[in-house]
Amino acid sequence: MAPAPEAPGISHEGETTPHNNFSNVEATNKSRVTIIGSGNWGSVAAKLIASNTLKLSSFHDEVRMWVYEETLPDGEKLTDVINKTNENAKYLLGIKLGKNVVADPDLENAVKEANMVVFVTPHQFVEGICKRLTGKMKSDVKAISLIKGMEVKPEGPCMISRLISQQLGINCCVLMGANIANEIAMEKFSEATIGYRENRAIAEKWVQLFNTPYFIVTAVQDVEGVELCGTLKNVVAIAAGYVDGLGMGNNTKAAIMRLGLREMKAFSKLLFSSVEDSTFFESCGVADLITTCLGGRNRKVAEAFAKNRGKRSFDELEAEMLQGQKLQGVSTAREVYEVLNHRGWLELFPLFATVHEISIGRLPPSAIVNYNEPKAVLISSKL
Ligand SMILES: NC(=O)c1ccc[n+]([C@@H]2O[C@H](COP(=O)([O-])OP(=O)(O)OC[C@H]3O[C@@H](n4cnc5c(N)ncnc54)[C@H](O)[C@@H]3O)[C@@H](O)[C@H]2O)c1
Ligand SMILES: O=P(O)(O)OC[C@H](O)CO
Repeated sequence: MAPAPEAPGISHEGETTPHNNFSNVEATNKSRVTIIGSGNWGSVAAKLIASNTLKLSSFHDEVRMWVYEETLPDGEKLTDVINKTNENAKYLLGIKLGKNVVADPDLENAVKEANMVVFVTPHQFVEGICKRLTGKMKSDVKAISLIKGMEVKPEGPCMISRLISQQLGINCCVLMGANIANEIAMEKFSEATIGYRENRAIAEKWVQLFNTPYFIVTAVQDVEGVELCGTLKNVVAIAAGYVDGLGMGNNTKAAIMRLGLREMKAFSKLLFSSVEDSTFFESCGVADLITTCLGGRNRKVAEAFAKNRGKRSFDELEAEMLQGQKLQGVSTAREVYEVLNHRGWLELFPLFATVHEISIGRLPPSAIVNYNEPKAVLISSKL
């Protein structure tokens, strides 16, 4: 196993960079894995992968993890702390990542020898990261996105895996599921779904890399379906948080989850006719919807928003409650709203539309269940 570096070096960007011990390793057919992102889920993904690369002879032991560098309150760089303690002191305190995880603040350096790249940053940063990566990776590198979100372009919505594929000219699968990172960090049993486009063999290699006895991964040939499930459930989670903040109870929350699932399915199929019904019964579908609406960050912050009757903004609450971790549901609700508005579908998706209108203060949180407007619920039920 390649040990974690002991002394820092300086990259051409002037960033403090761990020594690159890639260059001295003899060429083999083993794949090298790099993770782009080191937040809460990114760190847990590193732990899962690092436990497998040690066991599987088809992978190099070392897992490189690009860190968006920051200085901790005690003045230390996050990268240095991870490499010294083998823990991400800011985003996953108290969990050992594996000694073969090497944190690297230099993006280009982190990817230059990689054969397999895992994207796991909040979705709003991906486009900028891809711009920086253009022409910097091996041409046959394979990617997977663990990112739940989408971008909206003038020509229409663009899924994150598509953005990565198109900007970098590489194959990109997705991995989504009922995966609250802190629970997986403690090795509590859960499942996940990999979505792939055509190449089953590539998907199987990703399954090998992620699968553990407590993290069971299944591959399905429906990349858009899997990714849209992971993306859209965050909007429903915001609605569930509103319901909790208003003290409305479990029956109301269950109704919101049911209506949300219908809108998720209808919206996905309107965007991509290839999306399979069966995908909604995988971990990425109904299971992720349930866990997020019960225990996720989107739910938690939306609950606080509703309790404050919208008087404190999501940005303010996110900064105070999540300390650097990022919500995806509020921006996804805005992005979905743009698509609905542009295509004249707003009336077809009352739950999605209402979530956004509440989050920008156009409607009060109580509008999430509008008893005077049964038409909206009825339309949603028919989809
Ligand atoms: N945390 C979970 O339980 C979980 C589970 C499954 C999927 N996901 C998804 O994984 C993705 C990443 O989430 P996470 O939980 O790992 O992150 P996070 O929300 O815990 O942390 C935010 C990350 O963004 C980084 N960051 C801040 N500004 C940046 C910038 N300008 N450029 C690049 N990076 C920047 C921070 O350094 C930090 O690593 C999201 O799409 C999320 O929905 C999260
Ligand atoms: O904490 P959330 O709301 O970002 O959700 C986390 C994961 O997506 C759950 O699978």
